[in-house]
Amino acid sequence: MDWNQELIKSATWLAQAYALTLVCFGAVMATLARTTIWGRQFWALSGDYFWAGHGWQRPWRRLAGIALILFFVLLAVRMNVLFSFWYNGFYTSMQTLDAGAFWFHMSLFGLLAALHVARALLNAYIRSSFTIHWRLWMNERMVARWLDGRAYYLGRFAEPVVDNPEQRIQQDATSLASDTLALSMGLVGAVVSMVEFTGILWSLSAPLTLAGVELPRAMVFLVYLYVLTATVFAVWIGRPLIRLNFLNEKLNATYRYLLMRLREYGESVALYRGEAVEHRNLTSGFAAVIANAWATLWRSLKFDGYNLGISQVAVVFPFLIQAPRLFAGTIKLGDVIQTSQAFGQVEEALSFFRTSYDSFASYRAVLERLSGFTSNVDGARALQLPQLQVRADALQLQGLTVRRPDGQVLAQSIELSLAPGQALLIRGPSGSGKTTLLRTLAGLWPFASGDAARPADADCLFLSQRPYLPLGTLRGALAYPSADIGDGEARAILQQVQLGHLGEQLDVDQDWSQVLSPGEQQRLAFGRVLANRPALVFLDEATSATDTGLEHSLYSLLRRELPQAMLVSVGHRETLHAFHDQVLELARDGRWALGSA
Ligand SMILES: Nc1ncnc2c1ncn2[C@@H]1O[C@H](COP(=O)(O)OP(=O)(O)OP(=O)(O)O)[C@@H](O)[C@H]1O
Repeated sequence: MDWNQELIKSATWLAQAYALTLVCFGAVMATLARTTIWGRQFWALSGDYFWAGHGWQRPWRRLAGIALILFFVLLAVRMNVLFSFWYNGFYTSMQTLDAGAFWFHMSLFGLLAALHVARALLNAYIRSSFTIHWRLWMNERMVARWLDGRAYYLGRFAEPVVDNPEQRIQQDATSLASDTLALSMGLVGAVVSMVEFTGILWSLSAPLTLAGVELPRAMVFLVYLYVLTATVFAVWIGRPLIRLNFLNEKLNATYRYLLMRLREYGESVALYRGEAVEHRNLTSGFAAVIANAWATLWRSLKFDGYNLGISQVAVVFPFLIQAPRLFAGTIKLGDVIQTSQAFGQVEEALSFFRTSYDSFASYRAVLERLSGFTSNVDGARALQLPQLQVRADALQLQGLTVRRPDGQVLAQSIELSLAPGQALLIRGPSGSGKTTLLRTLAGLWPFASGDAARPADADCLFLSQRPYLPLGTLRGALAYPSADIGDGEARAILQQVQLGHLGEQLDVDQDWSQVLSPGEQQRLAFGRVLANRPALVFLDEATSATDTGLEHSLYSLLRRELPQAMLVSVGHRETLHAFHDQVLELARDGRWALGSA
């Protein structure tokens, strides 16, 4: 090799190979995205990241990012080629005792090594920052779609049912970005490397006579035959890993969820002394994880053992074939070393398909889970929810029928109307559908038909038996769902709902649901009504944890502060009648009766 010409030669090679690679990469990706199931899944999930918009609106910077990463892949291959020639020259200089050539190669190594380090660091930076941006996009898109149309709630009624959506958002979206890059760029590197080093091997290869038959360029044919045969068996041995990887993610997520529940319901478990049951559940959840881990271990041992064996044989293979020519003096030591390197590169490149089988299996599992997630979100959006008309000054139900998911009617054709300042109390035996009727009016129950009109979402507030307190400050919990509330107003409201002693802790950040008693939480929820001043308030057993005296003062407060608000309460106590104008009695068989309180 003429090292003086090498800079220009390498630049020319890079330019030609890069142009060809860009075209082929685009064509292969487009074909895969159209013709394979997983390619289509990928495109549906992330195609917009690269190809949204038209003309100049396309995200060119992202495409340029991919192009830059591709360039670095080619640069890495070219560096390997240069190193293989360097080794050839270096070993030959030693064999021929040529000190001048030896020192030339030594200084050349300094240059090549510096280039190699700079390339590796830049490559790592570009790839990682590309992955971070991609991940950011994926996360934003998934979270927005999950929240939009209330898919995080309605998803439970939609097909396909998916487990652990949080794992899909947090973990799988990350894997999608990094695995796609690793696999696609690995593939490009493998193909280019295979072509380049096959060329080198070709020039170093001589015919070989096997059982009287002469094989021209034996080395090239043997390496291909060797790796292709090995790949067929590797795919066969590695196939069960696809399912095992899928199960691994699923079982671990389920186990994590069991642990999270124990933490969340710690007090109830502690009061029941339910540790033994919890322990049993956790043990059986973890046993499934471990059983799968063993199955994966055995299968991986077979798979890795096979791959390692194949790679080890490949170490000595080129020496065995070239040794007779070295001893005959036809080739130099440098040629043998370069042959071994080129053989190793071709073998490694060809083996990419064999060794990546495992990663590809996990990748498909990730695509499966993410596609399941988006299908569930789409299913949730497609659910037929009852039509809720917006009317600022009334609640009106006309022929509203509410059913259970199995079709059983809970309330048949309800007709009622409520004007500003009026209040309705819903009563009925347990399981008769009181809460479900409220869910329907919140637009959260797909198993209902008929018409309902009520103020807009932002003017309605739902108080449930167990109020939801977001993580963060007490101020945030009081203002919820509004973002904030002023100091003076917050303290005044806390006084009104008899939580004045918490006035000093407005900005204390902690899990307030674990600190406040259920009764205090319910009072805080009443405070929310005063803070948000809705036109319509739904109260689902919202005072169940308070005594009748406190219930009386909370309802009186509501009537006094929000005289124009409409109230719809679910409750069992007779004392509630005093605060309501109408009573809706639900029976278990779908019948209902409306009377005055
Ligand atoms: N997500 C669900 N999937 C299946 N069935 C449900 C679901 N939610 C509610 N149901 C069923 O719908 C019926 C009505 O439930 P709902 O919670 O509305 O009763 P309720 O009158 O509020 O009872 P309670 O007074 O005990 O709170 C019950 O039989 C319940 O099992």
